[in-house]
Amino acid sequence: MYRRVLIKLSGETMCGEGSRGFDEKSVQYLVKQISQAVDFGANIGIVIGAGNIFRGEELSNIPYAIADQIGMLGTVINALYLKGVFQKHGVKSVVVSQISNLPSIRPIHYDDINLYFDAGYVVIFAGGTSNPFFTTDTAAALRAVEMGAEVLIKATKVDGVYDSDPKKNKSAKKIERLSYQEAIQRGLKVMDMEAFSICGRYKLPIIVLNFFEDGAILRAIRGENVGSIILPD
Ligand SMILES: Nc1ncnc2c1ncn2[C@@H]1O[C@H](COP(=O)(O)OP(=O)(O)OP(=O)(O)O)[C@@H](O)[C@H]1O
Ligand SMILES: O=c1ccn([C@@H]2O[C@H](COP(=O)(O)O)[C@@H](O)[C@H]2O)c(=O)[nH]1
Repeated sequence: MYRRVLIKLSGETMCGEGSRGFDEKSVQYLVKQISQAVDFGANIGIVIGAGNIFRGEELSNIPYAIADQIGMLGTVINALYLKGVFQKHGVKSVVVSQISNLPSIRPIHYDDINLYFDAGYVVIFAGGTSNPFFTTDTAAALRAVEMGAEVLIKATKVDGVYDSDPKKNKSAKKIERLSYQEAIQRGLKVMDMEAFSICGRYKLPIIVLNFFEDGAILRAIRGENVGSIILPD
């Protein structure tokens, strides 16, 4: 089992695959998945993307750096929304970020993160890496290392790592176990290469699983075989 876990959630977990914005049923399901992990007793950190709101690459009429800042603000919106629904359902959480000092957001302080976990709070990291030209996969890898996670779970729209994108290639084959090096060399785009590289450097296992499979996150935290796992050689 894993006691301290960083969960990277796709922005689309807020609205359902291929949709935009927020959908009540999807958010209820999300709260259920995270509550299961919290009730199990694991320390949970979350990085959420912003694909349900905005991705920088969608705006080609303004400079990338500016479009990406808009994208990072999208992750702040999702983090606050998540905190709101957690609060409504009795799940204690705190939003931390270096890019926003709104009344419900705290700065990131390493010492405080341990205190939040000790007090049973879910820690939601908002604002990506704080830098344009990256994505929340890279932010998830950085925050996972910073919070001392034992595993990074990428909860996404596919049930693992394949030899090519399974959404585009129906005959793609699942790879249940692979190394960071293999993921990078084969250019497997389920996650950013930067994220693979950071996790590889700090020997942090990555589990890629299907968020829409009920209970998959909990099973992975318990140490059951779910999705695909990326490990050192
Ligand atoms: N080799 C591969 N194995 C598995 N999935 C792959 C592979 N190559 C590409 N993909 C695609 O990567 C997607 C997951 O990454 P993507 O960045 O689109 O989503 P996300 O990070 O979960 O969402 P968000 O952008 O909201 O953070 C999958 O839905 C899948 O279609
Ligand atoms: O470190 C970061 C993280 C994100 N961005 C921008 O935000 C959007 C949304 O993040 P996703 O991971 O794609 O869900 C992303 O497309 C970037 O535009 C960033 O600039 N830096």
